[in-house]
Amino acid sequence: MTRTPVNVTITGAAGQIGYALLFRIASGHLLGADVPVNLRLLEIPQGLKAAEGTAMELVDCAFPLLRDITITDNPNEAFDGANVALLVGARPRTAGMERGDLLQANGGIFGPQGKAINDHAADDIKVLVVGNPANTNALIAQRNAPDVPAERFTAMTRLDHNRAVGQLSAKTGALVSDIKRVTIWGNHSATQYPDIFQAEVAGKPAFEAVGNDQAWLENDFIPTVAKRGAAIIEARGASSAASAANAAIDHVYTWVNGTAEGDWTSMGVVSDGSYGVPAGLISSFPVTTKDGKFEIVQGLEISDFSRARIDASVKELTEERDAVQELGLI
Ligand SMILES: NC(=O)c1ccc[n+]([C@@H]2O[C@H](COP(=O)([O-])OP(=O)(O)OC[C@H]3O[C@@H](n4cnc5c(N)ncnc54)[C@H](O)[C@@H]3O)[C@@H](O)[C@H]2O)c1
Ligand SMILES: O=C(O)C[C@H](O)C(=O)O
Repeated sequence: MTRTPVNVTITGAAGQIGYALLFRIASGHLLGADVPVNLRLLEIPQGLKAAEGTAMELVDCAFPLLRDITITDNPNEAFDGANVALLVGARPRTAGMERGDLLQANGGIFGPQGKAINDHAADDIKVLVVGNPANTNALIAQRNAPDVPAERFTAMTRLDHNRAVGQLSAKTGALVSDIKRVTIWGNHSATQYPDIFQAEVAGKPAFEAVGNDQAWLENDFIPTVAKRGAAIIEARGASSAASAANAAIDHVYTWVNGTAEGDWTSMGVVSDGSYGVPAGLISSFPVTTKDGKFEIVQGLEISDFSRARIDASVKELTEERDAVQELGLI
């Protein structure tokens, strides 16, 4: 195989999502079964030893596509020549921590990482932020990388998108592959709006496929999807890891390889003002992708019911942006 390897940087590589992610990247699921990869693992000093252990396991898998592994606690080295960056490592909220403290701590991670991407990444860099609060962390990184086109910074709402598809499949009995055009709007948080009004289930409008059941939509579907992260933490005693890693793989694969005809996906992307979302915010939208680029789907009819929910989530994003602005992080 003569293709040039793609440099993929993963931050928080020794964490639980990192462990679920690295083996799938190395086996070709992120970019394609014919694309060799170099892995660049960024950790804090306390995480380096565990990252080394994972690297030993990666070598032991003898993946044909895996060319090289670098392990470092230096962002400049980790992002040097990076073509794809998955920003997973973040400061979790701990007991007694105020919201401002959390944003400040994450600013201390995503600001310098944005700058390192700005100064060292390859010209075609694509960034996915997974670490929470994902949309605002992505905004911090993006604003600290003024030389990188803003649209290269994205936040992960694909897990929410996949959760919505999973719930629709469970309700209707339809195959996941027969569910199209679900949308997650807004923030990756409990205010997000999973929208089925544009979606199709086995060729029928999704709302019709769920029996026009407004009570189910409002009291079951929307809260189940929006609060799924918390439900998993409650059940597992730790936040979602394999499903989050899977969504990160899906996000990048779709961004690079394109959405199917007649379908779209959900990504947190820099708003261009579409659907009344203030320009510059990183908010989730329905997007189509082609040739490594995405476009926000235009012209969708938004009902009053949907409008109120989109506005509520966008208001939260605006507040987060204002808070990091006040802290001088952007
Ligand atoms: N967007 C989503 O859908 C979604 C879903 C699930 C989890 N998450 C978030 O993903 C993040 C990671 O989750 P996890 O379960 O893997 O956590 P984890 O605690 O298991 O792992 C995080 C890793 O990041 C490392 N880290 C911390 N600061 C770092 C830095 N500055 N540079 C490099 N590495 C650093 C830690 O050492 C640790 O190994 C969390 O913020 C979590 O809330 C997001
Ligand atoms: O880590 C969390 O708070 C939850 C996570 O974002 C999830 O959606 O599973």
